[in-house]
Amino acid sequence: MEASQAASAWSSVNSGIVLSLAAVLWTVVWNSLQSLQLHHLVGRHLARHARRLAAVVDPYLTVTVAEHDGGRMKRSDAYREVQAYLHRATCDASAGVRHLRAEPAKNPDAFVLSMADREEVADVFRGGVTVWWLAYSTPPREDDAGGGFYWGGRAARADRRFYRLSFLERDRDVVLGEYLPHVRREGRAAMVRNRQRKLFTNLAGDTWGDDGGWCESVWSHVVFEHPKTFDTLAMDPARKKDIMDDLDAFRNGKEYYARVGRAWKRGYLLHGPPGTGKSTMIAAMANYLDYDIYDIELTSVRTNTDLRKLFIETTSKSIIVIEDIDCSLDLTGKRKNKKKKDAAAAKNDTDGDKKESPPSEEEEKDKEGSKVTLSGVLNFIDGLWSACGGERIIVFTTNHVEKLDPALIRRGRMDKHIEMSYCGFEAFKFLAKVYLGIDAHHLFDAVRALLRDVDMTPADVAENLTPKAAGDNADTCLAELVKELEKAKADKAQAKGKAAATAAAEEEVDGDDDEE
Ligand SMILES: Nc1ncnc2c1ncn2[C@@H]1O[C@H](COP(=O)(O)OP(=O)(O)OP(=O)(O)O)[C@@H](O)[C@H]1O
Ligand SMILES: [Mg+2]
Repeated sequence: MEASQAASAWSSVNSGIVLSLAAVLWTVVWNSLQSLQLHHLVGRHLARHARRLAAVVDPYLTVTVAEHDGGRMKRSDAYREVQAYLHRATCDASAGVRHLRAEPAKNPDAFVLSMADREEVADVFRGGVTVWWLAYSTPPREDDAGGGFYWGGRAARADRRFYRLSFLERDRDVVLGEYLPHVRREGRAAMVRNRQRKLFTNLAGDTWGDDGGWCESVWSHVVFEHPKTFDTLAMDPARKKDIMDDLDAFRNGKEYYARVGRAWKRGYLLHGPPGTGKSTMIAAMANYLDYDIYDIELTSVRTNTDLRKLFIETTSKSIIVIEDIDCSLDLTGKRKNKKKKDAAAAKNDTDGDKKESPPSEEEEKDKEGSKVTLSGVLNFIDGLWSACGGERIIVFTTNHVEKLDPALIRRGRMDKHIEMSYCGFEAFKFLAKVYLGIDAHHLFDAVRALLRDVDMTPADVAENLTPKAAGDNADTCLAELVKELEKAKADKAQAKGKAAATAAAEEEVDGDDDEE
């Protein structure tokens, strides 16, 4: 044992001496060639053989995977996949990783662990091919800091992170041809296993990625946990099935969209009065498809470019939502901030005769930044950029479909228009089944007749069908609903009578004026 250690120490000293001698010799030869003006010729010749030379001295090849490849527009999928792939090896005691990065995980008590910088882990593929992964980072380049391109900002100022894969020259074909695709496949599978559905909003922030990585994003998110599914959404069953079939066709339509040469995306326009279940429908869609939701608050988006940026940072398998599109976008091309305006109007009302206060700094800033235009939104939906990524659903909701510009909602942009209406008899029957567990009752006919005359939202019907006291059952709940509907019908008749009386009175006054 000792003899072999001594021999290996001696051989490393020897090779050190040989390398130093070679370096000195090389300098002497190179200087002589330069003085004879022959260095260009020899240099070209040497460059051709440099690779082979390197393989003799250092028989390793490397592949580097950068966190942001190309521009800084998007985190590289390959990097995230490698990170997810290496997660198990990193936590394995036998891998010998001594420095780990700990980041918050799904489970509030746990951490997601990954390799710290300069840590290396070995991996064996097919029992014979050994490779080594090294994690490292470099400071941001100076030209990044100014924000180059429009991406700029904090993402550009963050360290540039990499994984470097090293392997023996003789394993080149296996590593490049089989191992690397295997890493990506396994990494993707790990990401899907760990995936939590998310609800994103366009408030810029630093956020933890699926893989536990710290990513800087124009979106911030919370875990999406909405209980509404199509099973509990009250709607005419035939219409519901139609929507579910449409979603299925979209989800399975990758080849179809490629064949007909269209981007793999679909637009839905949900319109109808308040409280008829538009937002609820979006939650049901996301639960059904198992997609993330990106909820865009258009009034906080400053420019068309920012809108595009938001779009690029969305991932596939997602639903991008713009609620109340008619309120967020002035169709002449300017935006207005409905909520702020409402609040301001309410304030003015309560202030009564107080003088109007000068606009606040925030309002001024908002005015300056109000540059999202209709054409920006149209581009967002079906411009060239909208095709990147694929498998996205875009949903607009509105209470006033008639106010929307036809260009915005034409087929191809909003492919499917879904009207969410007041509760009809079919939706009522569905609610009765879900809430009371009944398919028929002698009061059903009365409800059917009343629902024809009265507009009641599914939310209100559901509220009436909910048992509230210990003795409540199907009879009492339905009786309660009938009572409410009759009351609503009487109120409606009274309002109509009043309106007719006012109109008649006005006509009479007009008539008197004419006579005079
Ligand atoms: N069809 C329905 N089935 C079951 N519950 C419903 C249905 N429609 C509405 N609700 C319930 O009514 C409430 C309001 O619904 P929701 O927020 O989806 O309405 P909306 O159409 O988005 O209204 P708005 O136009 O004001 O945004 C929710 O709590 C939801 O659970
Ligand atoms: Mg809503």
